[in-house]
Amino acid sequence: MRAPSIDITHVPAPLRPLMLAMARGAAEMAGVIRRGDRRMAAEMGVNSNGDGQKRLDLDADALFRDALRHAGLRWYASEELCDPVAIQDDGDWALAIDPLDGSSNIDTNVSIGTIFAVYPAGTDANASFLRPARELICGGYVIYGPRCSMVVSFGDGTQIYALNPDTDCFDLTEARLSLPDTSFEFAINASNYRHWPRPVRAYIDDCLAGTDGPRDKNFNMRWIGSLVAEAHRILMRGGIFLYPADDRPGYARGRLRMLYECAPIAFLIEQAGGRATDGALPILDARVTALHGRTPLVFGSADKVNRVAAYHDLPEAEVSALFGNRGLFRA
Ligand SMILES: O=P(O)(O)OC[C@H]1O[C@](O)(COP(=O)(O)O)[C@@H](O)[C@@H]1O
Ligand SMILES: [Mg+2]
Ligand SMILES: [Mg+2]
Repeated sequence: MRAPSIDITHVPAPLRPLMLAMARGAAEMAGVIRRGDRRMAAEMGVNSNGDGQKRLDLDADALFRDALRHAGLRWYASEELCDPVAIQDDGDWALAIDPLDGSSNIDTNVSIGTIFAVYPAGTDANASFLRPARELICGGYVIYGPRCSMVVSFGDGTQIYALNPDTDCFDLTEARLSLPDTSFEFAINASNYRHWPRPVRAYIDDCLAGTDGPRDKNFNMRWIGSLVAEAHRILMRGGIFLYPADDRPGYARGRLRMLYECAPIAFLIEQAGGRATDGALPILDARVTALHGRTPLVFGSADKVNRVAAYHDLPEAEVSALFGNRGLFRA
């Protein structure tokens, strides 16, 4: 079999070495996951975010760092590493990566993934990463599901590639994806309901009320626990995802990290015609002041994300009043 590769026809020339290296790493990861060694889910310690690390989190980080050694990277920043790592002194790019997204699903054979964002390298690591998210030039993820796919954008639409098991090449299957707005599915970890801010509770209450409530239609709920899998479902058939801030200790800015989770997903969603906000403001207009900084995340079909923002725009007293007058929000 040939070395793993990707169809580079739609990849901007300066980013081709990087994308070929990402494709090699992703194909190798797909093989590791397919082989399914039970030790993949072994607990290994805690990362700088305080999240538990599984063996596959660490192996994925080492695998991608190695695959990207000669790909023109100046800086490599990973969820699993406290600080960015210098790779090539003359590299042009800074890459932020969540090497393994959905760690809690490793042992359940549910889809997991890799998420990444590329910025032009700045004068140092901070200048490279702590900047407005909209300055990224490439955002993408790999989903290790029943099919292995890579979804990527270079700022001119969202593309999908599928890993061909016969050639080990990521073939282009969709050059310009358009996010449908027909779904009535929402995704949120409802076990945290009592901790959510009022606007989020009001939005979900109205979805749950279905045809008996102000929305006057029934909704369906999905929660996989892998951000890549939720993003992929929403890109394929629409809907909305919410991971809000909540009042649990450590969740004042939600759970998901800006650089290597929220920004690349927001980029892919916007490039497919959807919207991504922190509940109110676009994710891509924000910047974090620390490498592992978090942000609340709401993304999906534009009309649904706009509706969440409308709930956030209301003063607290008016959100409360809505509980008695939901007709205001009838679609
Ligand atoms: O367990 P919770 O609070 O529902 O959080 C689930 C979220 O956490 C994550 O697993 C965080 O990502 P990691 O697995 O990379 O830490 C997301 O994929 C997922 O959306
Ligand atoms: Mg993650
Ligand atoms: Mg991770």
